[in-house]
Amino acid sequence: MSAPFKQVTVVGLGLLGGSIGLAVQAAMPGVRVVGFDADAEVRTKARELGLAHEVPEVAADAARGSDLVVLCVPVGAMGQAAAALADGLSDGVVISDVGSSKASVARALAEALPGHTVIPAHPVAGTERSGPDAGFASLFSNRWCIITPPADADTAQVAKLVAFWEALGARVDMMDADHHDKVLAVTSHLPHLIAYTIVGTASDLEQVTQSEVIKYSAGGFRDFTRIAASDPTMWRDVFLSNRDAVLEMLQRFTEDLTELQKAIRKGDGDTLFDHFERTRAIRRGIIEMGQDDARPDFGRSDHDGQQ
Ligand SMILES: NC(=O)C1=CN([C@@H]2O[C@H](COP(=O)(O)OP(=O)(O)OC[C@H]3O[C@@H](n4cnc5c(N)ncnc54)[C@H](O)[C@@H]3O)[C@@H](O)[C@H]2O)C=CC1
Ligand SMILES: O=C(O)C(=O)Cc1ccc(O)cc1
Repeated sequence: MSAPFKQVTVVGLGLLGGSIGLAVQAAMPGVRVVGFDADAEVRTKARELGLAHEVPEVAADAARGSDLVVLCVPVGAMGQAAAALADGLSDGVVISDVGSSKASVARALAEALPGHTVIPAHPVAGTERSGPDAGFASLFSNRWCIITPPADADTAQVAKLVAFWEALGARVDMMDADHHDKVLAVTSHLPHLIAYTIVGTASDLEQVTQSEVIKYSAGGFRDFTRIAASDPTMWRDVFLSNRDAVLEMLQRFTEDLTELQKAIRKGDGDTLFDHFERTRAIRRGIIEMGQDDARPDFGRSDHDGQQ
């Protein structure tokens, strides 16, 4: 099958952009990859690492001749990054992105590039690492990519974007942006907020010295520290851009936490047991569906990334 796009521009050459650059080169050898990053040091590193065939110095030059542009910058920078490409964009180019929230990004891209085809997407695949060294070609393999086409999207262009993500190994789902933002608020954004909170709480406790936090972090806390090491700029932008959905889910979470708090206080073991049994079944269901962790060093050996 021929590749859905001939030339792909990737803007933002960190974990996501670098991984797309490597994955396209691995999966679609005839496709040219052009990269750009606002940070000159990242551009230099990206050239050294071969994240793209070419990394021009000017954003608009990176867009010239491409039939797909994928924006891989923090969600708060999407509009600005897109506007910088305007002078170089070809007619008929598809503008997409990988942002972790979708409704506000869709609005920012449509505003920055009026008259262009914008089809937002979110590969639900990543790690706590960031920057050009963090990328690896197998990041999207067997992971979901959620595409959120606007209601009036050209179905042929949407089909090409689906084929693009499938060629990178992803499984594609489609939904509207608001639904995406609600689902991801509970499955991704809230867990990150909880991790950021608990790691901060532990280190703030006077009696828990820094060394005790490190020494006893082999348990569940260690998993939270991995998530809480995620990029501060990226996550600040996610919470600000998906504010309403995150606040709604946070409200529900707080109510459920209060229920468990009450059960502990009252010595209500049945409530605790029933809850934990239900959550264990959820974890087992995830593993049965083959959706356990695809990050490097988590059960995979066919990757070239590092933790
Ligand atoms: N980190 C993760 O696990 C995942 C992240 N995402 C989304 O992917 C996007 C990128 O995240 P990462 O790759 O993790 O971030 P990153 O921090 O590794 O890379 C972002 C890059 O964008 C560049 N950049 C910032 N503003 C720019 C601009 N105006 N023009 C050009 N380049 C600019 C930065 O210099 C940086 O190199 C974010 O929107 C994030 O929400 C989506 C799925 C997973
Ligand atoms: O590293 C992890 O556990 C993640 O959850 C990665 C991740 C971060 C942000 C996304 O939008 C999607 C995936």
